[in-house]
Amino acid sequence: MTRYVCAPDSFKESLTANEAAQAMAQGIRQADPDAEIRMVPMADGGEGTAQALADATGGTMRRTIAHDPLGRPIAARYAMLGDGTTAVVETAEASGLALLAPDERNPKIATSYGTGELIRAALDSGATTVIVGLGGSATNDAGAGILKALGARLLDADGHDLAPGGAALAELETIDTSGLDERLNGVEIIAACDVTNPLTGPNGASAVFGPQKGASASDVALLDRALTRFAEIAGRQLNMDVAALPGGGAAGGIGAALLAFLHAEFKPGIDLVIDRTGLDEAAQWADVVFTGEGSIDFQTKFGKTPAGVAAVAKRHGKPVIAIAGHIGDGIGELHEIGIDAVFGIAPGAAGLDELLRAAAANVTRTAEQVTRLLNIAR
Ligand SMILES: O=C(O)[C@H](O)CO
Repeated sequence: MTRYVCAPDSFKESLTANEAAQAMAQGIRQADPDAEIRMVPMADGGEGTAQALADATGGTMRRTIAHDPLGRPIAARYAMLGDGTTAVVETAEASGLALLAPDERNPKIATSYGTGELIRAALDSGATTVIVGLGGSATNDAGAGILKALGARLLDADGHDLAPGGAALAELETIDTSGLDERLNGVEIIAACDVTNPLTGPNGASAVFGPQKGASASDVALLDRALTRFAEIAGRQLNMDVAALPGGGAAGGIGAALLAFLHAEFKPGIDLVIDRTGLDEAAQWADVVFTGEGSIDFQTKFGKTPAGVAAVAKRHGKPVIAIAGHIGDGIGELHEIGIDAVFGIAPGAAGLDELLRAAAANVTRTAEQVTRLLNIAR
């Protein structure tokens, strides 16, 4: 009897990680009815992390009203994990780029307030650990919106509250944390990070991620100056070098606010998910490990889910097969990091809509064919 682990990430816009794992498992069973299969839905800290961790731990997704980057009310979700004390909030959920139409993107005014509201909702639910998945944000406000939603005040020289958004931070004079939610003192905050960029400078949040959020070259310069001001004021108050914190530039500087004011612990997202899903134990048990993601290319090796899954599987000497919605350039480089073979699911030339609609069936068919091949080789 062969043991399989199915540990994919979500396939963006078509399958959650759990649905992708189910589709893989179904294909494996069609080729090997006696297969023993464990499903370990995965994520790398970015979008889908809350859902994947909820699925993996028997937790639930909860819904609340929060505000999007432009201050409009939206229904937003966070996860309460199976332990009943750990919540997972994603910055993409209420402060994400995907919430804005292309012509609405404006990091000078976009606020991370909604992510702070989700953290507050997690505290209201009794969470004592809050994992914040950083990435995919529309904001460049150094987490000022989050701090405000949690009770802090960001004031100008006249003692007036700053307007929302990154640009207003140029006027920052004081960060008044006296009203910060007291429950935060007893809560562990973990920042699941997708990048290690600092808050400011040529590798900082504004220069590297500002343009994708709609910042022009002059906006980038203005935003970098504004975040430098935030780092000066926060650094003076807290007696630390806020500008240089690795990961401080994640999610438009939300990383810096979490590290400096909420004493967050930083973890690469994929490592955090591996820890919480029991992947290591499952990989040790398995004979073959399947992973996958909507799109796989050479960049997958930089901390994306299939790379993390392969690293764990290889610690136990297990073969790793990746299934992808789309295969980009340079997948040869993935063999060096332990992904033994990569298979695309597209059955032939088809429009993106059609491929997204048929993703589950295509994953199942591909997993079945791969398993048939494994059966021959065995
Ligand atoms: O949200 C962002 O700014 C990028 O994903 C980097 O964290």
